[in-house]
Amino acid sequence: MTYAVKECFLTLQGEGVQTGSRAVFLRFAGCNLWSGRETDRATAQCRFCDTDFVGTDGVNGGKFVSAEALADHVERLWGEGSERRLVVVTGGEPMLQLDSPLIDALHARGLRVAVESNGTLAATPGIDWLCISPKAGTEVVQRKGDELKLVWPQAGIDPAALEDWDFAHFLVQPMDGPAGSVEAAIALVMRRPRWRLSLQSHKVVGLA
Ligand SMILES: C[S@@+](CC[C@H](N)C(=O)[O-])C[C@H]1O[C@@H](n2cnc3c(N)ncnc32)[C@H](O)[C@@H]1O
Ligand SMILES: Nc1nc2[nH]cc(C(=O)O)c2c(=O)[nH]1
Ligand code: SF4
Ligand SMILES: [Mg+2]
Repeated sequence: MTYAVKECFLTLQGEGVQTGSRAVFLRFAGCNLWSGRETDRATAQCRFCDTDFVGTDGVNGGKFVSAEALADHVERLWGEGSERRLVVVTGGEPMLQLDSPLIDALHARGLRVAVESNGTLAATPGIDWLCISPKAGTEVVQRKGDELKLVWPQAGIDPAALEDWDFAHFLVQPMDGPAGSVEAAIALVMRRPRWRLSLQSHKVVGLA
């Protein structure tokens, strides 16, 4: 399998329960809910994306011809030290490319594998931390994982209907862009205490 990687970099996880953790981000190119072209945004299934995932031209991006080569690349970016090695696999939609050989190759290098997915594709077995972020109007098949991260507000999603999905943590994250998202997210937590606020802390402190 050849992997198309938009970018890969060492930073802190900015979102969710693992916020603040040192992590290599592995951002795959491509998504099944948007082409990534601005001219298509208004007609896409997911219209609020904050990410450029088109092509392989980002920092440490490229085409990787094998799982071993890509896992070596991730390990190099982590650097020295075997403690608490973490890779966050995202995109684009990572489940278009994250397969068992790559998970095995990352595990063989001592990395825990976290994933950020839209949940429309079944997650590959072996992931250590699975974050699913549902998008209105899509069929979420992956209803089990570690954290459910709802970007809010989203017309067409009823948070109450998500609460019986099999997740350990229910997070609401203000949609970056529209005015009033933070207030709307706080109001949701106040109304439904199952949910906790997730802020995109990397944007606050100026990390990638
Ligand atoms: C760029 S997506 C890539 C992973 C996957 N495609 C997904 O949507 O979960 C990474 C995370 O950013 C969230 N996100 C995207 N655009 C956002 C925005 N404008 N405001 C807040 N979170 C956003 C997504 O919901 C997801 O949790
Ligand atoms: N620092 C940082 N944390 C993140 N957590 C999820 C991200 C993503 O784009 O998937 C992200 C990201 O892009 N940067
Ligand atoms: S599903 Fe994820 S990567 Fe795809 S357009 Fe939406 S937020 Fe962006
Ligand atoms: Mg991001």
